[in-house]
Amino acid sequence: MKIFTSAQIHELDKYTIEHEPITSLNLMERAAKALTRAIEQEWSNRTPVVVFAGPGNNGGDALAVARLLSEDGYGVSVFLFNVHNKLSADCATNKKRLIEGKRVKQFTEVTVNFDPPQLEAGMLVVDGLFGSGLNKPLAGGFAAMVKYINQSAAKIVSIDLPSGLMSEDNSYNIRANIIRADLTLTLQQKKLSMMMADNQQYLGRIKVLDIRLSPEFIQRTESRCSILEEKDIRQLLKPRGDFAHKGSMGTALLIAGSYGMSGASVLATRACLRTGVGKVITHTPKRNYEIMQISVPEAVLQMDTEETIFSEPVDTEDYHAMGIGPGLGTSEATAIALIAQLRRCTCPVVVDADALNILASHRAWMQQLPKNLIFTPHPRELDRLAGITSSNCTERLFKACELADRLHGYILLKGHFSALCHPDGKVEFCSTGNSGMATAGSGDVLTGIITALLARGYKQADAARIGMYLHGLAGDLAIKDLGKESLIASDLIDYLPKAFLRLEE
Ligand SMILES: NC(=O)C1=CN([C@@H]2O[C@H](COP(=O)(O)OP(=O)(O)OC[C@H]3O[C@@H](n4cnc5c(N)ncnc54)[C@H](OP(=O)(O)O)[C@@H]3O)[C@@H](O)[C@H]2O)[C@@H](O)CC1
Ligand SMILES: [K+]
Repeated sequence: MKIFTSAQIHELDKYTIEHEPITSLNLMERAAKALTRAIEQEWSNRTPVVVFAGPGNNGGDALAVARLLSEDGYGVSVFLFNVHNKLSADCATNKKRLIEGKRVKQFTEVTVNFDPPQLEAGMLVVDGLFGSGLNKPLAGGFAAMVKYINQSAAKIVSIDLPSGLMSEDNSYNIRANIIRADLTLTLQQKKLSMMMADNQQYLGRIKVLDIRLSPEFIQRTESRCSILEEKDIRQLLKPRGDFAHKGSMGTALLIAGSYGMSGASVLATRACLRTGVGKVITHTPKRNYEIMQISVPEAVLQMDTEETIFSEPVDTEDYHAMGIGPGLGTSEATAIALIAQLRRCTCPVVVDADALNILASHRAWMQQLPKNLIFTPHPRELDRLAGITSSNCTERLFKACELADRLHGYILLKGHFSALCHPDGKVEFCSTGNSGMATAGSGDVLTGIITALLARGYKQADAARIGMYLHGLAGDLAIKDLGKESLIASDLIDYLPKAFLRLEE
């Protein structure tokens, strides 16, 4: 699913009106019907409804919804905010229709003073104040009203966006002045701000309503950001040949583990094997020998000369891909070996965990890195790597994009919606995964998965796309049986087979 900017959404709206063709008023009616249907699926007509409508088309949608709900027997009170005595044309027409319909319990047009209605548990607020046309943070009376609605016990459903939330960048927004919805009914496509972890508190559940905006425009318009869905991943997967043998399914090298962190090498290696690679060679300190042999008998071991750390770079000519970092530690000897290893690599590479921490503390080395590496930081690792001090998710994403550009590599930023930042500036969000996966070792599993996909011959972009999707899907399938609370990283490996089966269905 493409994520358009608000300017593109405006164009899409205009194009649909001209080419379908359909009047803008009828398009609003179509949106309002979809919104009403979605509301009626969740709340019965015994629920008292209070609609807050703004002066633009978001308010127009809200007024049309108020009319349709009242026609279906809901008791609806409406407050239209028209403080500048300026309504959009379609908002004004819907105001007229609402008044002429005479079905709503109460209609108040607020021009100066506002006496807020009583909002109680069991009531439903329809928030249609502002949508994609919001151009500055809410302030004054609107801010006060948002706070009043938020502190009430009523349920809140927002039209298109929670009022006060910008479609894209909320770095400079006033967060106290944003509606906290229980349900957001967004039109046609998700907006960029909906993919940010720090905005989830405003969005509640999100439902995307198809209002049949021009499929032709959607198809041919490029978007910088998009959401990877199952159909996209299915198209990327290559079938396993009937005559495949372990020599033709790729040989992967993992450099992982140190004394006290052998588990990371076990997890990455097992995940790599479960991702259908032909052979996995794990390079690990001597102390890890027995642990690895017993935990992952399928792997071939290559022992470092050191007892407890990774200390010597190895040739990669015999491997189709390398993953480096899980449980590596950050000792100076390991740091020196790591940079030498990355510089001499001849195969595609995934850089994770302590390998990222080492680079973060030796930032000058980053200029010496080869192109097309895949980096898989979690937010804190990215912050250290890119020198980010703010905890703002949008800013962090933009910084990750800058870093991908500077390194000519791929940054897979792990999180609520993991984001793959391509060197050309594109961003793809992952639609799988859940909070149960926020557990130690989960990242080591991802490294193993992507390394396997690279070794099997997938290009960097596809290996990262499929890898993050599979990893999240395994987590989603696992919680159906195990729940989120008890999920551990090994479970993700155990559910990889089911994830593959699902994608092959
Ligand atoms: N394309 C689609 O998918 C479809 C979209 N549709 C709907 O249209 C919505 C977008 O409508 P929209 O463009 O009229 O903008 P909207 O959000 O109503 O706000 C504009 C008004 O707010 C004002 N204003 C702005 N910021 C402000 C502030 N901080 N504080 C105070 N005022 C502020 C601004 O005033 P201005 O600053 O311009 O003077 C203007 O009056 C979209 O979200 C969806 O619900 C459907 O109907 C059909 C298909
Ligand atoms: K809204």
